[in-house]
Amino acid sequence: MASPPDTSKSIKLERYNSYLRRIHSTKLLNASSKLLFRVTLLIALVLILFFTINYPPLSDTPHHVPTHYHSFLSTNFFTSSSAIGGAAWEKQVRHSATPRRQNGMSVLVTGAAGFIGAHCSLALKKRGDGVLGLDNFNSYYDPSLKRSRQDLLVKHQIFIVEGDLNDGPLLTKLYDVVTFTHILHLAAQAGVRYAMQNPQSYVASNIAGFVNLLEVAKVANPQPAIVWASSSSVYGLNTDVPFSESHRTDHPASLYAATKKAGEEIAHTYNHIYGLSLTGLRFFTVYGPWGRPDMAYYFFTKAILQGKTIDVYQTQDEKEVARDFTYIDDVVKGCLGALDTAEKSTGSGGKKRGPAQLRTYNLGNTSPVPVGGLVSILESLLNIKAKKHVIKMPLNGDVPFTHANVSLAYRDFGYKPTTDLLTGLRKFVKWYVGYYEIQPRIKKENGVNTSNPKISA
Ligand SMILES: O=C(O)[C@H]1O[C@H](OP(=O)(O)OP(=O)(O)OC[C@H]2O[C@@H](n3ccc(=O)[nH]c3=O)[C@H](O)[C@@H]2O)[C@H](O)[C@@H](O)[C@@H]1O
Repeated sequence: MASPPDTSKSIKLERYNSYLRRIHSTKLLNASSKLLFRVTLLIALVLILFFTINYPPLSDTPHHVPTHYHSFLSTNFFTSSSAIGGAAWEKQVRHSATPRRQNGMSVLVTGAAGFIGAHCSLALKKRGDGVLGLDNFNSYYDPSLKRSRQDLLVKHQIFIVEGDLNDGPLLTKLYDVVTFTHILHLAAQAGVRYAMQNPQSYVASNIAGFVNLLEVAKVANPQPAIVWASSSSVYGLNTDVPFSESHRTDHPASLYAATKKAGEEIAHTYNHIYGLSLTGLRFFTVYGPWGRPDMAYYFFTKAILQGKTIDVYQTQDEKEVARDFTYIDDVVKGCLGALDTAEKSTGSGGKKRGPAQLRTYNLGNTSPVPVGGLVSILESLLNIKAKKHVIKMPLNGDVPFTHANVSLAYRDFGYKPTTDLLTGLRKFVKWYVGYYEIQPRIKKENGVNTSNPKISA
């Protein structure tokens, strides 16, 4: 009989093989679960990144503007330090916007760190109205000047929210915190000639930004009354003088003028459909202390002090170019007059409930001065002869002259400009030399001294 096979060896081998299989499968399991874990982690990270970029929380990001607007905004735009939406922020917003007089207004001033915006904010605050500023502090001109204006406003308890008109959620947030009775909308891309260099910035601010503001205002309950900055440039190549509100405004000479004209048409639409009370103010070359460095009176002053040549424009037929230069204090009175006589909007819940006020006014000085005259006044105030380069006006959007008829503004809110160009420029030069700490050869008899002057709003 054959001896039975020795199974003990094969059993051992089988056990060993099964042990190896178990180890192998455990390893496999470990490896695959690690892989699964890593993939899950990666997906989670990608998802977090995606949602952070596309849906940033309002409280953490003060400036979540649609990406297609980013190219129009300044680098400063992203450097605000205060977290928007927090309790401390809301307290500041409320405090700034609360009126201190009976039946006072609560006004949202856009462009509050700008020239006219800063002056109007101070004037409103001084008489007891509540003011909240909004400004994106862009770098169209030296932002440090805007910061200095902001410092001045802060001293008068006016808070400026750093944000852009195109930031819908931010505007909505402001409305959640404050019931504004009025908006004084002065934020804009200004300047006639710059429109040839950066046309998109005009569309972004003056058209898209304005529409965004109106979209938020139309659904507010109650809707605010809105007073906003149009421009004398809408008269374009108009030859009827003085310019009256009933004159043609359909032949603008610059894209800037075209966007302001578009603003007037847009205002008509929101008044017609939603019952928003809207008043457009056509400003005529506003100048004065804390002014805009991109404007001729300002950069002429700088150039004359530095002994640099200035270009003085003439028309193509060698006539003088003239402007109805308007002093800031007069314009501030006009803005406040327009706010005071603005009727309430009639809509609610985004629907019109009755006809609402729609107005347009010239705010000018009514006495045009040739650019040569402006230069002569500056020469005499600075006691320096300007190096003039008289050239034909380039085709850059400029118009040959402006001249306002202001009888409508006088009739409706007593607007009456009282500052002539010499008086206004004297105040400007006094401020300029103080602000930039310049010691020019200024004649004492011109009444200009180098002490640091205060804003005169
Ligand atoms: O009235 C208005 O609506 C407009 O007024 C100004 O525009 P503008 O009148 O052209 O003011 P400046 O740029 O300061 O020019 C004043 C005058 O100086 C002339 N100029 C300008 C620049 C220059 O190098 N040389 C020169 O002679 C211009 O042709 C103009 O007649 C503002 O810049 C606009 O934002 C505003 O909307």
